[in-house]
Amino acid sequence: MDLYEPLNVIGSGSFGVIRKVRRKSDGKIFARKEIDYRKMSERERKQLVAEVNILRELRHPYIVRYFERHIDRENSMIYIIMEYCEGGDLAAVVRKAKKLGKRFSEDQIWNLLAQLLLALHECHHGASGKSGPHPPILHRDIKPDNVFLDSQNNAKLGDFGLSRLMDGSDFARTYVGTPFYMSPELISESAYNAKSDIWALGCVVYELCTLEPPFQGKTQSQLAARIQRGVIEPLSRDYSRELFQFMREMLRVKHERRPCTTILLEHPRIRQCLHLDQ
Ligand SMILES: CNC(=O)c1c(C)[nH]c(/C=C2\C(=O)Nc3ccc(Cl)cc32)c1C
Repeated sequence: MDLYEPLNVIGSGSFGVIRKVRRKSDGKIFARKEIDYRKMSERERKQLVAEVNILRELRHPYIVRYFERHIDRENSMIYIIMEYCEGGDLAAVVRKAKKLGKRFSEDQIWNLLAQLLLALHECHHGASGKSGPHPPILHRDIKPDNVFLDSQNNAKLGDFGLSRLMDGSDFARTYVGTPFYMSPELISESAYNAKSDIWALGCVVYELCTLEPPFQGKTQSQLAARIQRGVIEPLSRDYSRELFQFMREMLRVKHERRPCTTILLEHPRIRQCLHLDQ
């Protein structure tokens, strides 16, 4: 463990705090998730093992990179070394924009959306896993708090603490994510599926446009009712009809009618952001 010099705590993730650390051999900066597994239930320990096994598989420019883990049995700590994202989390950027009365530009939103769709495509249809193709991975907790930004403001999907490997061993049934981004199928207690991640990403896009989640309520049942109705306010004239329509598709109440990442990645504006047609 003394390979890294601990610096300041920068945030909290599933199961533990996130600390900025410096690798002593070359001075490179990383983020280290620090978990005291004494406090964890058996189920949580299994979920943590699942998270690390999923993270190890994923190699993608728009997914927070996992490097290594250390177990400090003497202190019952697990340390997960990951990519440092200098721009922090998107939830903090949204809060700051709101405070300053600033808005994301349409181009910024399309770029973040394109990058996160590619990241989600890798999870759902992964071909470039570390050891080749991997079973579909559902993130299950996509929200601005779990999207990070690097020094060039590229999006990095992170914190797979609630994710599930869809290898048939444990079909994702329970939902433990953030209610704002909960999809209609989860409210009606159907199984979580890849389209539920699409719904959550659609909610993130709406929040980038308005700085508020699309569905809110004074009570859980009011929030649930609004999600199941799926009615969203039109965007301000700052944003194009094209962006609104694209987001509307991601927020279709019936998950069977919601497009998958493959379809969404065919959109000309998305392809332009990813320089796919040059
Ligand atoms: C105030 N904190 C920050 O600005 C901040 C910074 C500079 N980085 C982060 C977070 C992460 C970071 O930099 N790398 C990460 C890898 C995994 C997870 Cl779950 C989180 C991170 C945060 C929350």
